[in-house]
Amino acid sequence: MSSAVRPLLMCGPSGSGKSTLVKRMLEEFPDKFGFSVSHTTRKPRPGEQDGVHYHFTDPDSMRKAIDEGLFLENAVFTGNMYGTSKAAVQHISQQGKVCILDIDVQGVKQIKNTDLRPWSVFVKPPSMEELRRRLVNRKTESEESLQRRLDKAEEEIEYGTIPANFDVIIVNDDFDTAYEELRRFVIEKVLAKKNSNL
Ligand SMILES: Nc1ncnc2c1ncn2[C@@H]1O[C@H](COP(=O)(O)OP(=O)(O)OP(=O)(O)O)[C@@H](O)[C@H]1O
Repeated sequence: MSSAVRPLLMCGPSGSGKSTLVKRMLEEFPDKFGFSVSHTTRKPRPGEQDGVHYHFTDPDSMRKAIDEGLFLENAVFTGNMYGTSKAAVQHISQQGKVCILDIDVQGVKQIKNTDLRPWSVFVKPPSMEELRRRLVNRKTESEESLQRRLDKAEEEIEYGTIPANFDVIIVNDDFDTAYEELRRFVIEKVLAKKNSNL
């Protein structure tokens, strides 16, 4: 039964607001959604906890696990490896919840090729200038990693705004408006579908 619960992919450039939207959704619907914890080889940011925000790991262990087929998707982004393990998604589905995956474009392409049949949301920043401003204000990036994120963002926006690639595109300009759009989509599609499967 739980395998029929379709996961929800949240995709968008770094700084577009995926984490902030997901956080609000998990607060509003704690019993409906669960967040899959990704693996990464990047260093934790201040306040990030292992097993909560990410499973922090090293390149050798991660490559070994990928070779063993334990990952649904993986990607290298700004020099670090990221990936979603099958176990992380199963952990949420087994609780009868919709698993939310925060992944990049490369990951979306890989997960579309699995039998998970995910729902997909693309979060688009209002402009490149505003994206830069938000990343600067977040104070998590060096000048170099900021630039790499912005370079990557252009490519991601190009893929994300092709209508066939995502079920919905949400422009995160005013946050409350963007959240309302996401909320409407999940109530009308994601949760409705899930209920009919149960
Ligand atoms: N609509 C908005 N208006 C203004 N600021 C916003 C808005 N949405 C998010 N932010 C802020 O922009 C920054 C980036 O948001 P967030 O960390 O959620 O992005 P992200 O897409 O999850 O990034 P990453 O992929 O790097 O984790 C945060 O500091 C957040 O508070």
